[in-house]
Amino acid sequence: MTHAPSGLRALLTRRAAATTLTPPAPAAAAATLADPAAPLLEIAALTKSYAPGLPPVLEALDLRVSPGELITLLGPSGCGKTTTLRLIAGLETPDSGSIRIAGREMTAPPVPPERRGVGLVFQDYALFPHLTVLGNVLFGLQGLPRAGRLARARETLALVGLTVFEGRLPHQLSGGQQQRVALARALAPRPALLLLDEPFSNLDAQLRHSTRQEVRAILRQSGTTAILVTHDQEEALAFSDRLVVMRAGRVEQIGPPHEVYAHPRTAFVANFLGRSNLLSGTATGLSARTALGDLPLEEPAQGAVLVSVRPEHLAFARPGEEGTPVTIVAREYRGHDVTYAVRLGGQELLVHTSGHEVWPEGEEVRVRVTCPARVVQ
Ligand SMILES: Nc1ncnc2c1ncn2[C@@H]1O[C@H](COP(=O)(O)OP(=O)(O)OP(=O)(O)O)[C@@H](O)[C@H]1O
Repeated sequence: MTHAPSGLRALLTRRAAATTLTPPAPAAAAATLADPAAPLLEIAALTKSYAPGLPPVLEALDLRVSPGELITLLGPSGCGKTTTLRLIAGLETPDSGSIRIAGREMTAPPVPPERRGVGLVFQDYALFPHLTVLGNVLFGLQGLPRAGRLARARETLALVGLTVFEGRLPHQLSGGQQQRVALARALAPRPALLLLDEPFSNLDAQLRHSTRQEVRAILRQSGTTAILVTHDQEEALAFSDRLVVMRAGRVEQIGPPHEVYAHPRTAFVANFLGRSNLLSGTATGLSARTALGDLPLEEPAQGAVLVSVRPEHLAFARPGEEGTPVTIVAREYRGHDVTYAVRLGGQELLVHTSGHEVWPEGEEVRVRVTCPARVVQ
């Protein structure tokens, strides 16, 4: 520990490591205990711009996170995901709005990062290379009485399954193991809230998948409330209890992954979370006339509409089934499934089918819709 850099704040500013700030103040913890149904994090009308005259990168953001929830912020590059985390952590100051963690207001007067009870894990988990695994985890516990530190560090290493590696140096571990050390360091002080900024993006595809599952299980087991930032839609769908789709500093849609995927409210969400065919049409109640024929609608609508049809909700019609004639113009075969691009008039649509029946490019086929379509804004 003697060679460790001096302040946690410097460490955070460099984004050089995962770390955890001190546990929440007793008053905050008491607020959570008194009312377990109260949100652990409550953000209201949060607005932030980095320079006067420039449009805000976050605009009137509202978010409530319940204790133990795993939330994902998902959105295109530059939509304000990291800024949101940095504001929650106290590494940036909002222009207006409020942030309450465990019932305690963080913005007015501003509570410093190390007193917010927030843990952070970044994508560049860069552990202190000269410290052992145990030393790295102990580093996150500097605020605790000396006597309890070792026991707490070992307990947390056991939680992330790294007890046998406690004497190793970071370079003697795989990327996934290093990220678990970073997680242990952030979790060891038992933060009220853990913030994870693209923590899996430095890992290769297979390790990324297994580490994500492990981290999720660890967070569940420890009952940790966490917010994950990613622009990987599969990660967002697999990881979170609720996901927040962000666009240009605003929340576009929020809900459990399966609900947001199945019921996108806007064309943006339909296309950002998964792929979608967007068709214009005219609705009359529970049906809309489109280039694909009369489509059943999930909910009644009237007049000009835009409908979303997922590629997996289109299928090739078999003999005797009705369908709209299209031409296959491209094919992406992936073994267990296939995505076709088909031309319908001037528009290209995507059709997703299982991989056991493969059609050639140029083939004239007919497509039918297998699920009610969704009207989007
Ligand atoms: N310190 C800063 N000074 C000025 N502008 C900034 C600063 N940090 C971020 N921005 C700008 O704010 C906007 C939001 O950035 P932010 O990093 O929050 O987006 P993001 O959604 O996390 O993006 P990514 O997925 O690429 O990490 C971007 O336009 C970015 O260029």
